[in-house]
Amino acid sequence: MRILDETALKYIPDRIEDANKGSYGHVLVIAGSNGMSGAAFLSSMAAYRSGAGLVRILTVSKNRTILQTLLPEAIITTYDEREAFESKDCLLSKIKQCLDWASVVVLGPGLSTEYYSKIIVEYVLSECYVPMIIDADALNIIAYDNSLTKYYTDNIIITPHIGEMSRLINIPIEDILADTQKYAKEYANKYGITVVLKSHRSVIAAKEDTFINESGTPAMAKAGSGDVLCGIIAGMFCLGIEDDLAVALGVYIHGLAGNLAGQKQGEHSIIARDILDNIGEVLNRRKRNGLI
Ligand SMILES: NC(=O)C1=CN([C@@H]2O[C@H](COP(=O)(O)OP(=O)(O)OC[C@H]3O[C@@H](n4cnc5c(N)ncnc54)[C@H](O)[C@@H]3O)[C@@H](O)[C@H]2O)[C@@H](O)CC1
Ligand SMILES: Nc1ncnc2c1ncn2[C@@H]1O[C@H](COP(=O)(O)OP(=O)(O)O)[C@@H](O)[C@H]1O
Repeated sequence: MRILDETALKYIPDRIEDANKGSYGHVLVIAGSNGMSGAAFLSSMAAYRSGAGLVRILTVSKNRTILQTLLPEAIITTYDEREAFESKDCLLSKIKQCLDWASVVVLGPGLSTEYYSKIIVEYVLSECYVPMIIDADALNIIAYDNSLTKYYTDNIIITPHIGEMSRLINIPIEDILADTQKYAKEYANKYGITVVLKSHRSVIAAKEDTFINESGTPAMAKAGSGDVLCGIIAGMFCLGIEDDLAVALGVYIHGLAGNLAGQKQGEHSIIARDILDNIGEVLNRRKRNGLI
């Protein structure tokens, strides 16, 4: 069992001198639905703030204008929910093109659990061969149809909160809270994936190790904090950090950014965007503290 401290920030590399945006990954964020564009924005912006070179959001058509306004730096690809009924092949080929482009995928924030989202989640699970962070409604869809776990591979990182974990394993929230490590490790071992079980002390049951995260604050108990986490983990992969460390470091940085946001804005007053705004300061600490 490992606990990261600030010395772990030394693993954040410097940006290479002759880098171009292609040097730092292509993040595909499959997120958002009618009324939940915010989740897509928060994950995508977090990926950019954590080093990603290029982010594409795949979302419903209704979100195009709002997301282009909130985050013009992202490429937006959209689908109409009706495509799942009327032209499924066309929808799936659009998703395939996005997957072929991606070096890391975020699947699920604000996606909804509608029929069209189920089609998307099953297809992405079956066709994704790069690291994929699965969160929120994609997990709810898997919880509803456990047969989808047949697509799990060791590229997969799931980031359930306790409520989502409870749905996935059909165990009451209180029982999971009593032994988060046990349930995270059991699920990770059973399926050969990485599990980030989020709470005030998140557990990361990874391939080689289990980590307990000690950064973070109750100030982060606000809508959208988890959406930010997905994007930060994606960003770590874009920086070339690998496997267990990418995930554990992402969780740790997310908590530190939340701590800073809480100090600046007040513990009751931060919103998820404030976590985004403090990621850069956390990444810079490695230089300030002489870690590199
Ligand atoms: N602006 C947006 O677009 C937002 C969209 N969101 C999306 O909304 C959808 C629904 O997600 P929600 O998480 O809100 O709803 P859920 O119903 O999945 O989860 C909320 C419930 O989970 C339990 N829970 C969570 N953490 C717990 C902990 N540490 N200890 C004990 N119980 C715990 C509680 O019972 C809580 O009421 C997701 O797709 C999500 O991505 C949210 O992320 C909020 C912001
Ligand atoms: N009391 C707390 N202490 C530390 N971290 C917290 C606390 N409450 C929430 N967090 C962190 O905030 C995030 C909340 O994620 P989640 O519940 O998925 O929110 P959302 O679905 O609204 O985005 C998790 O990473 C969790 O670890």
